[in-house]
Amino acid sequence: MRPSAQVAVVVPTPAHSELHGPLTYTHDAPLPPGTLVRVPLGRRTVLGIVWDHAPAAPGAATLRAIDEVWSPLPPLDAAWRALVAFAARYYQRSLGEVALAALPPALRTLDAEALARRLARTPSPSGPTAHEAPPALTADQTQALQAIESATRPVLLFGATGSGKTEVYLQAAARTLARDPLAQVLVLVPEINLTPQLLARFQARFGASVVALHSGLTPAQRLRHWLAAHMGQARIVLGTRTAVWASLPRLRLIVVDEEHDPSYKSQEGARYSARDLAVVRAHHLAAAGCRVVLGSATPALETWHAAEQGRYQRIELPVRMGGAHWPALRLVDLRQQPRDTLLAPPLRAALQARLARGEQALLLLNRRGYAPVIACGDCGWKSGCPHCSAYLVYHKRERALRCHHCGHAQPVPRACPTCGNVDLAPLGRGTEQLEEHVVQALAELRRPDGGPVRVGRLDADTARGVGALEQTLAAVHRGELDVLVGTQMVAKGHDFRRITLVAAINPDGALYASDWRAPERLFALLLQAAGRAGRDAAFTAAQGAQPELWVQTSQPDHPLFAALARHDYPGFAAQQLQERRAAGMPPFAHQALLRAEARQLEVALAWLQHAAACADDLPGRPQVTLYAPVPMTLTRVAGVERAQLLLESGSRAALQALLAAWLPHLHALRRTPAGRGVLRWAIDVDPLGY
Ligand SMILES: Nc1ncnc2c1ncn2[C@@H]1O[C@H](COP(=O)(O)OP(=O)(O)OP(=O)(O)O)[C@@H](O)[C@H]1O
Ligand SMILES: [Zn+2]
Repeated sequence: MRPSAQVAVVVPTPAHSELHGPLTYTHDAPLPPGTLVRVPLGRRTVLGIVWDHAPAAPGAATLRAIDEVWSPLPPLDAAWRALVAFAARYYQRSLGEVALAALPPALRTLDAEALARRLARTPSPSGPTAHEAPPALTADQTQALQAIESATRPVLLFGATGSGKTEVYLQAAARTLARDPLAQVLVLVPEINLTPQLLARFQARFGASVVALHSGLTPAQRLRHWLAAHMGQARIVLGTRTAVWASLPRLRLIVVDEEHDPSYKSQEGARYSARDLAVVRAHHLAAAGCRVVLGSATPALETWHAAEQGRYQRIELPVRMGGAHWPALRLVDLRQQPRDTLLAPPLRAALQARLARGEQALLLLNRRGYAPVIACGDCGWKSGCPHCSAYLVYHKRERALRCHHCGHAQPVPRACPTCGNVDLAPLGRGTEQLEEHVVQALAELRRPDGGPVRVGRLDADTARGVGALEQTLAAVHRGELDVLVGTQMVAKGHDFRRITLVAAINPDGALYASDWRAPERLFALLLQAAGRAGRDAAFTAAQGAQPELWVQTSQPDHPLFAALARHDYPGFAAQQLQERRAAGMPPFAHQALLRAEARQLEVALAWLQHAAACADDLPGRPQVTLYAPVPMTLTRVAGVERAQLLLESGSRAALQALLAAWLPHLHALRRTPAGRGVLRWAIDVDPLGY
């Protein structure tokens, strides 16, 4: 028999198989770590990655041989493997799950021949084919750029909305590429579809050396772009959360734009934070001179705190481009208005005045649909979802009730299902209703050219059709819409030029929410929304208009609004951090959740109780607080009951030690009678909401 080498291979292991490390296979020669291979696993053949160390194998006779080696493809490098290994460890998942999920799905379906064909088709390495000349930077921007170039720590670029952060990213990228003919840059953004402008700006500046990586691509496009990055042909990768996993053998700069955005945190699988992994990735590459820039006008409090402590270096861009004014805050006290007011008279008047002058307005209401629930006035029946502990939302145009959690849809009943009353009434307001109301309220109004006011809506419902989102955004840019109504989608990163009024119709829900991050989120949302107003200083000045942010609220005395009026993020952050410190909340404590799902709530809760008991003697336990298991706020989704247990510690190391030691116990517990009926469980490290 031919002498053969033993090779450690990471294969896609299901989340709970307990197979944590690589498996051992044989091959006629050792293979470099990072090589992609196809190997037998059970009765299937799967894609695997050769890993660093050969594990001690049992009798070699039982080992199976590698089927196929993808030798034309360069191995995934040590830095990529280090990132994957870190994430698996930190987020308490198996290496195989994280590693294989980090590759483009289409790769898994290829064989060596198909791969060779693809590689033959990829173009040769391209330099940045520069087109658009960059503008001269302002003094602040120049300083920011220099600070990034000489940074030895992660940089927080704290810049007001419209202060020219993107231009700093562009020029930092240009310098990085110019310095090293092979260097690569990774730019992460929360949602690419919402900000097509950003991709366009990078493409205008860097041409074909830019590729996008996000879930909106077809599997084939995604594979092509991934290969371009891996082969070094793509010099700039612009992508969403998942792009943090891109293989970039010569990565020298990472930019995380709008770093506070919750969409950087994955809510499934490894539940990783792409923002945090970007920092880790740059840290691993520090010796090669890789830098990381986190940019925001409203940084996450974790990030702000890190900058206060000096772990991150803070750079400021305090003024808006072209001397644009910060919008003035106008509060409407909803307690002085009739119930269910959509547009209070002063807001309506301000809106009309602006539209009559040819300006644009943005109306924010963070709830899609016509009304969040319909109800019977006689017996009190409400449109509950049959599968979830949530209400069915009334969608008027579709004449349907829809659950926004499980997707259940049904026609609107003609009469109350319990008492037969035919007068069912919508309760509360959604964007569809706001749009209808605004159209009616402005029906008589004329724009300067004599035409009627045009109202558009942007939310997950109107964005569903192919290209619908882009069309609506383009219509606002071209001035073909005067009022844009929508959910938080309207507040993100758009560089609208003629908007001078932004209004939050009723953001109070966030202030009553049980989530202690709610004030942080609301402040960010309102400040970002306000940032869409008055971006074109010349236009605003010519109009003689001061941009305005209107907020209708029942709590006008909330300190959040005082800080907002001063456009004072640092003041707001200081106040929030003081509260968090007093309460021992993140970032002054570290958290993890253990979640369990079952058909019966008691089963999930009891399992969590058992889980807590088996953590008793584990390392780190004395420094970690385990709270009592509780139902999740939204307890039932799609017929499944969900519960969770919160772990908290002042020491990240203690929490990590406990979680790592706990994991095997949890796997074992699943197989005991206590685990019967548990459908799923998962650990969420650094959870964002619960
Ligand atoms: N140095 C410069 N000279 C001229 N124009 C500039 C310069 N820097 C930026 N701009 C322009 O100013 C506007 C705002 O800049 P940019 O989009 O970079 O800001 P931002 O801070 O990224 O905004 P936001 O956070 O709101 O997305 C853009 O239209 C941009 O083209
Ligand atoms: Zn439902």
